[in-house]
Amino acid sequence: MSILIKNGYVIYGENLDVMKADIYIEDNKITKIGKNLNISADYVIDAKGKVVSPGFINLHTHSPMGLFRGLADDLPLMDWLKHHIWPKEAKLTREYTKAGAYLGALEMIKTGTTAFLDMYFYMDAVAEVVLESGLRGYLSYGMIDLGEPDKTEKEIKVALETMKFIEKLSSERVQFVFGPHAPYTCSIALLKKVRELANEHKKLITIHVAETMTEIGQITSRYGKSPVVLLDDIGFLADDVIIAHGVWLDSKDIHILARHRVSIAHNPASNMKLASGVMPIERLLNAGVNVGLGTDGSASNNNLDMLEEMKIAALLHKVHNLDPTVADAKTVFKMATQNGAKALRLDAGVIKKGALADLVIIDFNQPHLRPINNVISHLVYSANGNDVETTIVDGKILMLDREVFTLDEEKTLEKAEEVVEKLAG
Ligand SMILES: CSC[C@H]1O[C@@H](n2cnc3c(O)ncnc32)[C@H](O)[C@@H]1O
Ligand SMILES: [Zn+2]
Repeated sequence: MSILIKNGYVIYGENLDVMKADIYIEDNKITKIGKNLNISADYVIDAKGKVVSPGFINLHTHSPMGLFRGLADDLPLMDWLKHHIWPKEAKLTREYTKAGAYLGALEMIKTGTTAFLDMYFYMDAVAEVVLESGLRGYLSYGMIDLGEPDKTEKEIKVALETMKFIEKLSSERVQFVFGPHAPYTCSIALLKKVRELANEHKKLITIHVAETMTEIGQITSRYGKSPVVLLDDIGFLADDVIIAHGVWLDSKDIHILARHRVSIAHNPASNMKLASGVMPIERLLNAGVNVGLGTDGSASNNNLDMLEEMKIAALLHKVHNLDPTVADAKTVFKMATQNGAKALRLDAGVIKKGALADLVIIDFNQPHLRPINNVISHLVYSANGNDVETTIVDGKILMLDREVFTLDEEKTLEKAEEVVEKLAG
């Protein structure tokens, strides 16, 4: 299949240069970028007055958690998890989780996310949804053993079964990732086994680390060191690890993360809503740590809108540092696109010849996005997910002019309501 996108403002290359150009897509790659391309294509999209941007990469979420949106607000993390979310999750079935995954996938397509890193239960079901939706999903089964050896074995078994299931799908778009939940819910034995398996199977690892002060207190009293030092000491850290949060990090932790080339998924909305704290963005970036952007789940955000997340990230760090130059628009935009791609080892996040055709078209023919003085500024500070009009992943159109091709919108919303009623009953 070929697609020709004409007359758009293209955000080009790693430096985010904005130029008026046409983009030609053949199969799953961008093959030509230039002025007035005169080529025939299966689809011709007129992007006049619109912006063609790399698709957004959500580097940390729990995509089915939209089911719990608005059901447990205004609580701190440990209370939220232990007394509200985990009891609800205990009632989840494969069918219910799949309904949540459909809802998440639909929201991501509609708001311009093209790839996401997920951690949840029933990830075989989530994988089926990813395949059907056309998105790119990096999927981890979230392992929790709470230090009980028989649970350790069980969790490893489920993770390996999920890996096999995903590999059988034989789709580049659906990738398995190891997902031990956090140092406070996983034993050292489990974490060491995950490192061994990730090496053996050449898979990425994602894990929540240093999210709250409570976590730092728990890990320090259990092990006498910070979560990052603990993970370093057991040989867990490497450039295939993506930690979610990294809020409570001291200079030694930052140095360790930089030395191992660990990536971080920053989740500003979730960190603000759960009042977890503020990630030391400047110190991490100055140390050379790759920082991507995530929404976390929709029960702590409460949506999956990466455009909104960029604005929250930019504003949070400015006010926290009392310095408006911190987290400038370009830096934050790169976090939501190319930095996420780097962490996932994905040849996307940038519009250039040869890159994967994962891109979105944003409707700038609207008052809040005019005049077009500064495209990146408008995307970070003025736009939101509803402004996304077209979403293309792997050279396939998932949404065109706000019409979603791959999922049934009405059925998806209905099913989610049905499941929530059943969960409440
Ligand atoms: C075991 S699957 C993933 C697990 O993580 C829970 N979760 C959602 N958001 C957070 C967060 O910010 N910190 C820690 N854990 C989180 C989710 O509810 C699942 O139980
Ligand atoms: Zn999370």
